[in-house]
Amino acid sequence: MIEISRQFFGLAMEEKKKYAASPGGNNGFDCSICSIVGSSNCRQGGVVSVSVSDWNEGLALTVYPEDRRLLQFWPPQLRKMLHEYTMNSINLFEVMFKMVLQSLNVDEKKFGEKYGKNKEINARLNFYPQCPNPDNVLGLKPHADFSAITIVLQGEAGLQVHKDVKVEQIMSNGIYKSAVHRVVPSPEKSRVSIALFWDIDRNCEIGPLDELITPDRPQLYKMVSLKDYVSRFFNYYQSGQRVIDTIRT
Ligand SMILES: O=C(O)CCC(=O)C(=O)O
Ligand SMILES: [Fe+2]
Repeated sequence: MIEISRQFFGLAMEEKKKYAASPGGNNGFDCSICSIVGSSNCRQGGVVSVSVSDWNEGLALTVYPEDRRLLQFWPPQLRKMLHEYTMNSINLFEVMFKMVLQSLNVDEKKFGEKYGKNKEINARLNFYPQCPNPDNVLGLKPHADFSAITIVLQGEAGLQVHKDVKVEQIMSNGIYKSAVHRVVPSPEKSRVSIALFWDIDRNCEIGPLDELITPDRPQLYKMVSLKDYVSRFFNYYQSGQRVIDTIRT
């Protein structure tokens, strides 16, 4: 999977742009790096003072359920492998999620009835070219994903995780923490990673589960529409703030 992704990112930019995401779209190729290269060129060892853009190219794809795939964004050489990788991840996601619910003493059935419909897996293939002068730029700025669970396959080291666990902080009323993480580019070599995000139904309102609000642990977060939360997530990401801080009670 890493190798085949590396091949894709190794293609000429015109080729990759055939899969470009449309503005506001959540599937397709994007290139934050394109706005850096040219002005202050990290590749040539110049000082990059732009902290807004990431040293990153990415290909975002909804991979599950199959009928939500937008195949026009799927490079043909990736299709078979990404399909297999996705299908093999489902069981792991389910087991991990089950363990989380069990650890919280939450009734799996009740949870499934409320939030289990329209689950989605979204993939993001990341590419961080070699960056001779990485001091002023990050591969990805510090952020916490909005997925319930993320699985990251990394070809090379470079991911730095700030906090402990990686799961939905809001629904667990703060018991689980969404790990803040960032990616540091390497001056020696490029890096590829594949993130799979297990997302619950975007049409849901989410908030701390009733059974996790107690006198000892009062409600920490307000109820929010997940769709609204996700759309604000990206603006906050650019400014380095955390959207979760805006929904504290
Ligand atoms: O490249 C990585 O290791 C992490 C990627 C990541 O954090 C993301 O795509 O949200
Ligand atoms: Fe992330």
